[in-house]
Amino acid sequence: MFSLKNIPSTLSILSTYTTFTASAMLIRSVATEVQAIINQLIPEQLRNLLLSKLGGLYSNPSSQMTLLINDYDGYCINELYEASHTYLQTKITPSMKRLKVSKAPRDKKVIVNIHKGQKVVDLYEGIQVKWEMKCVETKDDEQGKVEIRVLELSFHNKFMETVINSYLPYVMERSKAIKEENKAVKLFSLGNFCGDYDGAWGSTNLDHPATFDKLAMDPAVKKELVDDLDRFVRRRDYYKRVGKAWKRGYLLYGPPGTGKSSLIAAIANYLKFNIYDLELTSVSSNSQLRGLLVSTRNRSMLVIEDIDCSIELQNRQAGPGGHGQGTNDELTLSGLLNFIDGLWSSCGDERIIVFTTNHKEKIDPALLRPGRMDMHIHMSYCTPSAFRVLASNYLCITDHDLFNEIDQLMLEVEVTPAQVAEELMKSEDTDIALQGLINFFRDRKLKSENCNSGGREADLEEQNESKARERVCATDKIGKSKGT
Ligand SMILES: Nc1ncnc2c1ncn2[C@@H]1O[C@H](COP(=O)(O)OP(=O)(O)OP(=O)(O)O)[C@@H](O)[C@H]1O
Ligand SMILES: [Mg+2]
Repeated sequence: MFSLKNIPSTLSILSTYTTFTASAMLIRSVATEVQAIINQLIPEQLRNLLLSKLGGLYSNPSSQMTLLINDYDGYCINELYEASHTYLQTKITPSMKRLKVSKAPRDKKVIVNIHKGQKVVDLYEGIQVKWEMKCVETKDDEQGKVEIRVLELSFHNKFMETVINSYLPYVMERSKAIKEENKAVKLFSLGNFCGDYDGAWGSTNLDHPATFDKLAMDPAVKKELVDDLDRFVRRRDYYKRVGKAWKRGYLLYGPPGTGKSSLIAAIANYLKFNIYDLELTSVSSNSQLRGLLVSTRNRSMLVIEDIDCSIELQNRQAGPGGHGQGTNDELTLSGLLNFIDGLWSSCGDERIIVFTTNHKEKIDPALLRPGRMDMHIHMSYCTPSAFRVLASNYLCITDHDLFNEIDQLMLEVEVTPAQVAEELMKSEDTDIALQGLINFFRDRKLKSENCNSGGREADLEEQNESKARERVCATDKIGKSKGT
């Protein structure tokens, strides 16, 4: 019981405790610094090897604490097991004799991981922890004998708090990053019967090589977009705090061949988000749309290309055996907007919605309302800075005597990055390719002058033909395009 008489001894205990705590803190901070120095001097593999050899020397069984991490918690996967198992991939050393190798459909490469009986020693902020993978047989009423996998995590019991509150969250974080690195981005579309299934969505790997580096677009807009994406993905808590669904909408607009689909692929590759490519013409009712949207997963992009065509949605009639089959359930623009704003956005996390159009002016104003599409991104005809990116991509050059002439022509004639790219690909000889591009510009210029002096109809015809060709080449959309 506490009394005044006890004060001196209490003080002495307190001071001993304080000294002890201070010393412990000092030792911890020195250990952390020493570890930082070791980390700099010794490569990770060698470090892990040394630790695994030295591991046994330190342990004192009486002060050991062991945490058991089972693969399943009841019928649910134990996320901590999955994360720890993934994290341990980074702790493999050449001294390990038996390892497990695997490759899931979504993995980009073969995964090497520890096997049962394997021990791994890890060092975290000066604390040494030991992992061991075990398989235990248990009896299950329904299935008879079942084997459960357990990861045992042992450490000195005084580090319990740090391990629970700091080390394990660190393991979870690291595993998320490792999974992201290994993950192949998927392109989901309706009626795609050649890949994996996810409800009505079929998927294939998105093998599109587009990256922000390779995209020819206004550098300021590119930077603004990349910053916006970075901010978006790190703002989980912010969205929760302000009570907003964690989603972001982008409207990409500009003429055909200016890189809208390439930009979508670049965003997906950058964030490692899967793409759900929604062809509205394949959706017949609001309820079908709702089903499709709720079956999409987190950390994904919903893409609706050529959204200006959706204006027709408002006037869709249920024809015989057609959309909606005579009910009031026809797909409508307001239905689409409601699901996007409401139901779907509140049942998912980290969602990006992208609409594209060649004609922003034709889009229903409801789609452009503030707050619906957070950023409107103009993909323009080729500019001098965009041309520099294309010249570097296709010809590996950063400067050339002909650049000035090309810059000048670009101000006089409107050409798309796709057209420039096509010209640059025609020869491996830089001079010939650039001269070909100049000829192309001159030809276009001449045609547009003829058009202005009466040849307008011919030009319109050419534009229509080229538009029709682009539509036939719609296979160039997102995933199918290999970034010509
Ligand atoms: N801004 C760009 N930067 C780099 N390459 C580009 C760019 N724009 C177009 N290209 C090249 O042209 C091809 C076609 O471009 P893309 O399909 O991205 O255009 P789009 O704007 O989506 O056209 P559409 O409106 O017809 O769908 C791409 O595969 C790419 O090789
Ligand atoms: Mg496109």
